[in-house]
Amino acid sequence: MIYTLTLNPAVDYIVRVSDFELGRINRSETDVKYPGGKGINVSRVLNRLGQDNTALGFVGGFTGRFIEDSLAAENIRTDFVSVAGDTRLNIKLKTLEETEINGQSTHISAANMGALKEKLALLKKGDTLILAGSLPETVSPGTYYDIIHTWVPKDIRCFLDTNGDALFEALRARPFFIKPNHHELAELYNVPIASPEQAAFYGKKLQTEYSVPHVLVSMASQGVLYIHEEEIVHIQPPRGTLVNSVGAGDSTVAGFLAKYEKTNDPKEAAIYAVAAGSASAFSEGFCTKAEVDRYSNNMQCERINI
Ligand SMILES: Nc1ncnc2c1ncn2[C@@H]1O[C@H](COP(=O)(O)OP(=O)(O)OP(=O)(O)O)[C@@H](O)[C@H]1O
Ligand SMILES: O=P(O)(O)OC[C@@]1(O)O[C@H](CO)[C@@H](O)[C@@H]1O
Repeated sequence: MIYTLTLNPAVDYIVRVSDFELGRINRSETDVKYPGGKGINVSRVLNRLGQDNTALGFVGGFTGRFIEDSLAAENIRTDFVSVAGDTRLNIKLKTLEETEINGQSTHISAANMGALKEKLALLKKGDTLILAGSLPETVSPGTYYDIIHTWVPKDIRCFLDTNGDALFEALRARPFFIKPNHHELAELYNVPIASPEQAAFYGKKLQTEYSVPHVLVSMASQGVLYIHEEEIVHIQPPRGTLVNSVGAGDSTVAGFLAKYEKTNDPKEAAIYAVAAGSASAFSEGFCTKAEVDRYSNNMQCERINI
């Protein structure tokens, strides 16, 4: 069974304004609301790719209900812990560029954490848990470490996509798979990373230092560096026009897992991951399976030696 965990979900409010000006009334050209948060996005894309899964995490208030209703409408199973306050609202303002305003997360109590711990303890051998997104301000930066190291049974495969202190702490628990983007990797090592070669070097360093079996460093339009065992490959994205990059990284995680579950072939999974990420980036919403299958049939890996 596959589970996603979103400790800090959001309702994403995507607003397009052509001639935006600060300090005046701007009227949106289009605006749309989606259930969001990285783990929830992974659930939605896994579902589109034909992979059954259950979404876990914290939801509350009218925004939390919107998330639950939206996922139910997509036939995605959920088992959230209900919390007192409203799940945050994240604004994605699309003008000449993309500006994000991510709201404050609601308070997570010790009782909420206890209820989550009970749910996670029920996962079984061979299950997969995807831990994705930031941590609410009111939980410890070591929470992902605690979950991977202690709260779930030992033989659960943990996929991790987070940043900052939460990533730094969680690496010590040796997750099965991580997907930092190159900015997050640069922050981890406090170095500039702009080229695939630099991403390959620091991705390899991370794999070696933390014994993470699968390291996938995403680089937006420069594709992905995939580090596994002794091999480093660079996978370029397919050709296309950027429409909405929100959730592209989450689609990458979902694409890797969906293919890996079927074929157990890591390189095929990495190619599928890039195809899924780019197909989502080229869409208003998320990728479709047909798009990802089509893109992935025409993509290559290039081996990198460092
Ligand atoms: N402009 C783009 N052109 C082509 N593919 C893209 C573009 N932006 C993103 N992608 C695809 O999506 C993948 C993930 O993108 P990115 O590195 O931006 O992840 P991310 O920063 O985690 O994204 P997010 O946090 O917004 O979900 C890339 O590896 C690539 O395959
Ligand atoms: O605050 P976090 O968890 O880092 O990021 C939250 C978020 O920006 O990530 C998703 C896109 O990856 C959006 O659905 C959501 O708004």
